[in-house]
Amino acid sequence: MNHTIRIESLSKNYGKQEVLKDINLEVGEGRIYGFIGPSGSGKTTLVKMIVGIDSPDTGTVTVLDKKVPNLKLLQDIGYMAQSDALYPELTGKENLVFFASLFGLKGTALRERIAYVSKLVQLDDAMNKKVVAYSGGMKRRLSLAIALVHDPKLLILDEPTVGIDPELRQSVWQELLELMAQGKTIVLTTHVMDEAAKCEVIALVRDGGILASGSPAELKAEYGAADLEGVFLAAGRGSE
Ligand SMILES: Nc1ncnc2c1ncn2[C@@H]1O[C@H](COP(=O)(O)OP(=O)(O)OP(=O)(O)O)[C@@H](O)[C@H]1O
Repeated sequence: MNHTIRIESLSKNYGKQEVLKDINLEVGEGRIYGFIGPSGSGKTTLVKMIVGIDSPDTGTVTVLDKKVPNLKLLQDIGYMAQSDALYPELTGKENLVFFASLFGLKGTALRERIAYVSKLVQLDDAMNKKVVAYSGGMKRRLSLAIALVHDPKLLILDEPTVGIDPELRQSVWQELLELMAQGKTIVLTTHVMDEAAKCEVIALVRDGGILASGSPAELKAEYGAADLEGVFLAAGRGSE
Protein backbone atom coordinates (compact mmCIF):
# COMPACT_ATOMS: atom_id res chain seq x y z
CA MET A 1 0.00 0.00 0.00
CA ASN A 2 1.14 3.56 -0.67
CA HIS A 3 1.62 5.62 2.44
CA THR A 4 0.62 9.27 2.47
CA ILE A 5 2.16 9.87 5.89
CA ARG A 6 5.05 8.13 7.59
CA ILE A 7 6.19 9.18 11.06
CA GLU A 8 9.33 7.67 12.48
CA SER A 9 10.61 7.89 16.09
CA LEU A 10 9.12 11.33 16.58
CA SER A 11 9.49 13.09 19.92
CA LYS A 12 8.72 16.61 21.03
CA ASN A 13 9.28 18.50 24.26
CA TYR A 14 7.92 21.86 25.29
CA GLY A 15 10.36 23.00 27.96
CA LYS A 16 10.65 20.10 30.36
CA GLN A 17 7.35 18.56 29.29
CA GLU A 18 7.60 15.54 27.00
CA VAL A 19 4.57 16.12 24.78
CA LEU A 20 5.18 13.41 22.14
CA LYS A 21 7.16 10.26 22.86
CA ASP A 22 8.64 8.06 20.16
CA ILE A 23 5.69 8.13 17.77
CA ASN A 24 5.75 5.71 14.83
CA LEU A 25 2.82 5.82 12.47
CA GLU A 26 1.86 5.16 8.88
CA VAL A 27 -1.25 6.45 7.18
CA GLY A 28 -2.25 4.79 3.91
CA GLU A 29 -3.44 6.65 0.84
CA GLY A 30 -7.20 7.18 0.60
CA ARG A 31 -7.97 6.43 4.23
CA ILE A 32 -9.75 8.29 6.99
CA TYR A 33 -7.58 8.20 10.06
CA GLY A 34 -8.78 9.52 13.42
CA PHE A 35 -6.78 10.55 16.47
CA ILE A 36 -8.74 10.24 19.67
CA GLY A 37 -7.49 10.83 23.18
CA PRO A 38 -7.97 12.99 26.25
CA SER A 39 -7.48 16.71 26.24
CA GLY A 40 -3.78 17.53 26.38
CA SER A 41 -2.65 14.07 25.19
CA GLY A 42 -0.80 15.52 22.18
CA LYS A 43 -3.19 15.22 19.22
CA THR A 44 -2.88 18.83 18.04
CA THR A 45 0.88 18.79 18.50
CA LEU A 46 1.04 15.66 16.35
CA VAL A 47 -1.05 17.11 13.53
CA LYS A 48 1.05 20.28 13.58
CA MET A 49 4.15 18.12 13.00
CA ILE A 50 2.46 16.48 10.00
CA VAL A 51 1.57 19.86 8.48
CA GLY A 52 5.07 21.15 9.23
CA ILE A 53 4.07 24.18 11.27
CA ASP A 54 5.96 22.86 14.28
CA SER A 55 9.07 20.71 14.19
CA PRO A 56 9.97 17.59 16.17
CA ASP A 57 13.01 17.43 18.46
CA THR A 58 13.88 13.99 17.11
CA GLY A 59 12.46 11.79 14.38
CA THR A 60 11.06 12.46 10.94
CA VAL A 61 7.76 13.04 9.20
CA THR A 62 7.37 12.17 5.52
CA VAL A 63 4.28 13.26 3.61
CA LEU A 64 3.67 12.16 0.01
CA ASP A 65 7.29 11.04 -0.19
CA LYS A 66 8.65 14.44 0.85
CA LYS A 67 10.32 15.12 4.14
CA VAL A 68 8.42 17.72 6.23
CA PRO A 69 8.83 20.71 6.26
CA ASN A 70 8.68 21.32 2.53
CA LEU A 71 7.07 24.38 0.96
CA LYS A 72 5.92 22.41 -2.10
CA LEU A 73 3.85 20.19 0.17
CA LEU A 74 1.59 23.05 1.18
CA GLN A 75 -0.15 22.77 -2.19
CA ASP A 76 -1.07 19.18 -1.35
CA ILE A 77 -2.24 19.71 2.23
CA GLY A 78 -5.48 21.26 3.44
CA TYR A 79 -5.21 22.13 7.12
CA MET A 80 -8.01 23.18 9.41
CA ALA A 81 -6.65 24.33 12.75
CA GLN A 82 -8.52 24.04 16.01
CA SER A 83 -9.02 27.79 16.25
CA ASP A 84 -10.29 29.58 13.20
CA ALA A 85 -7.74 31.79 11.44
CA LEU A 86 -10.06 34.05 9.45
CA TYR A 87 -10.17 37.73 8.54
CA PRO A 88 -13.25 39.01 10.42
CA GLU A 89 -13.58 42.26 8.49
CA LEU A 90 -13.68 40.45 5.15
CA THR A 91 -16.71 38.56 3.84
CA GLY A 92 -16.72 34.78 3.63
CA LYS A 93 -16.12 35.00 -0.10
CA GLU A 94 -13.22 37.47 0.30
CA ASN A 95 -11.62 35.11 2.82
CA LEU A 96 -11.94 32.22 0.37
CA VAL A 97 -10.58 34.30 -2.53
CA PHE A 98 -7.61 35.37 -0.40
CA PHE A 99 -6.64 31.83 0.63
CA ALA A 100 -7.33 30.38 -2.83
CA SER A 101 -5.10 33.06 -4.41
CA LEU A 102 -2.23 31.96 -2.18
CA PHE A 103 -2.44 28.65 -4.01
CA GLY A 104 -2.44 30.33 -7.41
CA LEU A 105 -6.12 29.75 -8.18
CA LYS A 106 -7.67 32.35 -10.46
CA GLY A 107 -10.33 32.98 -13.10
CA THR A 108 -12.89 30.27 -13.78
CA ALA A 109 -11.10 27.66 -11.66
CA LEU A 110 -11.18 30.03 -8.67
CA ARG A 111 -14.89 30.80 -9.14
CA GLU A 112 -15.78 27.13 -9.56
CA ARG A 113 -13.86 25.99 -6.48
CA ILE A 114 -15.36 28.75 -4.35
CA ALA A 115 -18.87 27.89 -5.53
CA TYR A 116 -18.22 24.19 -4.84
CA VAL A 117 -16.75 24.53 -1.34
CA SER A 118 -19.21 27.17 -0.15
CA LYS A 119 -22.12 24.95 -1.22
CA LEU A 120 -20.48 21.96 0.39
CA VAL A 121 -20.39 23.61 3.82
CA GLN A 122 -23.80 25.21 3.18
CA LEU A 123 -22.53 28.77 3.40
CA ASP A 124 -23.42 29.83 -0.14
CA ASP A 125 -26.12 32.20 1.17
CA ALA A 126 -23.72 33.85 3.63
CA MET A 127 -20.78 34.40 1.29
CA ASN A 128 -21.28 38.16 1.10
CA LYS A 129 -21.60 38.63 4.85
CA LYS A 130 -18.62 39.79 6.91
CA VAL A 131 -17.12 37.00 9.00
CA VAL A 132 -17.42 39.15 12.14
CA ALA A 133 -21.18 38.54 11.85
CA TYR A 134 -20.84 34.73 11.49
CA SER A 135 -21.79 32.31 14.29
CA GLY A 136 -19.13 29.95 15.72
CA GLY A 137 -20.40 27.07 13.57
CA MET A 138 -20.36 29.23 10.44
CA LYS A 139 -16.72 30.15 11.10
CA ARG A 140 -15.86 26.47 11.52
CA ARG A 141 -17.58 25.71 8.21
CA LEU A 142 -15.71 28.52 6.47
CA SER A 143 -12.43 27.17 7.85
CA LEU A 144 -13.30 23.77 6.40
CA ALA A 145 -14.11 25.35 3.04
CA ILE A 146 -10.71 27.11 3.09
CA ALA A 147 -8.93 23.82 3.86
CA LEU A 148 -10.61 22.29 0.81
CA VAL A 149 -10.45 25.19 -1.64
CA HIS A 150 -7.21 24.18 -3.42
CA ASP A 151 -8.35 20.55 -3.77
CA PRO A 152 -5.51 19.08 -1.66
CA LYS A 153 -4.56 15.38 -1.66
CA LEU A 154 -4.30 15.28 2.13
CA LEU A 155 -6.73 16.87 4.55
CA ILE A 156 -5.71 17.45 8.16
CA LEU A 157 -8.67 18.50 10.27
CA ASP A 158 -8.30 19.38 13.95
CA GLU A 159 -11.74 18.89 15.52
CA PRO A 160 -13.55 19.83 12.31
CA THR A 161 -17.13 19.53 13.50
CA VAL A 162 -17.00 21.36 16.84
CA GLY A 163 -19.89 23.84 16.95
CA ILE A 164 -21.60 22.35 13.91
CA ASP A 165 -25.18 21.16 14.34
CA PRO A 166 -25.98 17.42 13.93
CA GLU A 167 -27.62 17.75 10.53
CA LEU A 168 -24.72 19.63 8.97
CA ARG A 169 -22.24 17.39 10.79
CA GLN A 170 -23.81 14.45 8.98
CA SER A 171 -23.52 16.18 5.60
CA VAL A 172 -19.90 17.15 6.31
CA TRP A 173 -19.19 13.50 7.09
CA GLN A 174 -20.92 12.34 3.92
CA GLU A 175 -18.64 14.64 1.99
CA LEU A 176 -15.51 13.47 3.85
CA LEU A 177 -16.39 9.87 2.94
CA GLU A 178 -16.94 10.95 -0.66
CA LEU A 179 -13.55 12.71 -0.71
CA MET A 180 -11.99 9.54 0.66
CA ALA A 181 -13.66 7.53 -2.10
CA GLN A 182 -11.98 9.93 -4.56
CA GLY A 183 -8.62 8.89 -3.11
CA LYS A 184 -7.99 11.75 -0.69
CA THR A 185 -6.40 10.95 2.62
CA ILE A 186 -8.01 12.49 5.70
CA VAL A 187 -6.55 12.76 9.17
CA LEU A 188 -8.70 14.24 11.88
CA THR A 189 -8.87 14.64 15.62
CA THR A 190 -12.14 14.28 17.44
CA HIS A 191 -13.68 13.89 20.87
CA VAL A 192 -16.90 12.60 19.33
CA MET A 193 -16.99 8.82 19.47
CA ASP A 194 -19.62 8.32 16.78
CA GLU A 195 -17.35 10.30 14.44
CA ALA A 196 -14.36 8.20 15.43
CA ALA A 197 -16.46 5.15 14.56
CA LYS A 198 -16.65 6.37 10.95
CA CYS A 199 -12.84 6.40 10.61
CA GLU A 200 -11.22 3.40 8.98
CA VAL A 201 -8.30 3.52 11.38
CA ILE A 202 -8.18 5.08 14.83
CA ALA A 203 -5.10 5.88 16.88
CA LEU A 204 -5.60 6.16 20.63
CA VAL A 205 -3.33 8.96 21.82
CA ARG A 206 -2.42 8.96 25.52
CA ASP A 207 0.24 10.95 27.32
CA GLY A 208 2.08 11.73 24.09
CA GLY A 209 2.19 8.17 22.81
CA ILE A 210 0.03 5.97 20.60
CA LEU A 211 -1.43 3.40 22.92
CA ALA A 212 -3.16 1.37 20.23
CA SER A 213 -4.35 1.70 16.68
CA GLY A 214 -6.66 -0.24 14.41
CA SER A 215 -10.11 -0.26 12.91
CA PRO A 216 -13.00 0.46 15.28
CA ALA A 217 -13.87 -3.26 15.25
CA GLU A 218 -10.26 -4.28 16.02
CA LEU A 219 -10.04 -1.86 18.93
CA LYS A 220 -13.36 -3.01 20.36
CA ALA A 221 -12.16 -6.62 20.20
CA GLU A 222 -8.76 -5.73 21.72
CA TYR A 223 -10.32 -3.97 24.71
CA GLY A 224 -13.36 -6.23 25.01
CA ALA A 225 -15.59 -3.16 24.71
CA ALA A 226 -19.07 -2.86 23.22
CA ASP A 227 -18.39 0.55 21.70
CA LEU A 228 -15.60 3.08 21.23
CA GLU A 229 -16.55 4.92 24.38
CA GLY A 230 -15.79 1.67 26.20
CA VAL A 231 -12.46 1.40 24.34
CA PHE A 232 -11.57 4.95 25.33
CA LEU A 233 -12.36 4.33 29.00
CA ALA A 234 -10.66 0.92 29.10
CA ALA A 235 -7.53 2.36 27.45
CA GLY A 236 -7.46 5.08 30.11
CA ARG A 237 -7.71 2.55 32.92
CA GLY A 238 -5.00 0.39 31.35
CA SER A 239 -2.53 3.24 31.12
CA GLU A 240 -2.82 4.32 34.75
N1 LIG B 1 3.30 25.82 22.15
C1 LIG B 1 3.26 25.13 23.30
N2 LIG B 1 4.05 25.47 24.34
C2 LIG B 1 4.03 24.75 25.49
N3 LIG B 1 3.24 23.70 25.72
C3 LIG B 1 2.42 23.32 24.73
C4 LIG B 1 2.37 24.01 23.47
N4 LIG B 1 1.46 23.40 22.68
C5 LIG B 1 0.95 22.39 23.41
N5 LIG B 1 1.51 22.34 24.63
C6 LIG B 1 1.23 21.32 25.67
O1 LIG B 1 1.36 20.06 25.07
C7 LIG B 1 0.38 19.15 25.59
C8 LIG B 1 -0.38 18.56 24.42
O2 LIG B 1 -1.21 19.56 23.84
P1 LIG B 1 -2.12 19.31 22.56
O3 LIG B 1 -2.74 20.60 22.19
O4 LIG B 1 -1.30 18.61 21.53
O5 LIG B 1 -3.21 18.30 23.14
P2 LIG B 1 -4.56 17.77 22.48
O6 LIG B 1 -4.56 16.29 22.66
O7 LIG B 1 -4.70 18.28 21.11
O8 LIG B 1 -5.67 18.40 23.42
P3 LIG B 1 -7.19 18.88 23.09
O9 LIG B 1 -7.98 17.62 22.87
O10 LIG B 1 -7.60 19.59 24.32
O11 LIG B 1 -7.13 19.76 21.88
C9 LIG B 1 -0.47 19.95 26.57
O12 LIG B 1 0.01 19.68 27.87
C10 LIG B 1 -0.21 21.38 26.17
O13 LIG B 1 -0.33 22.22 27.28
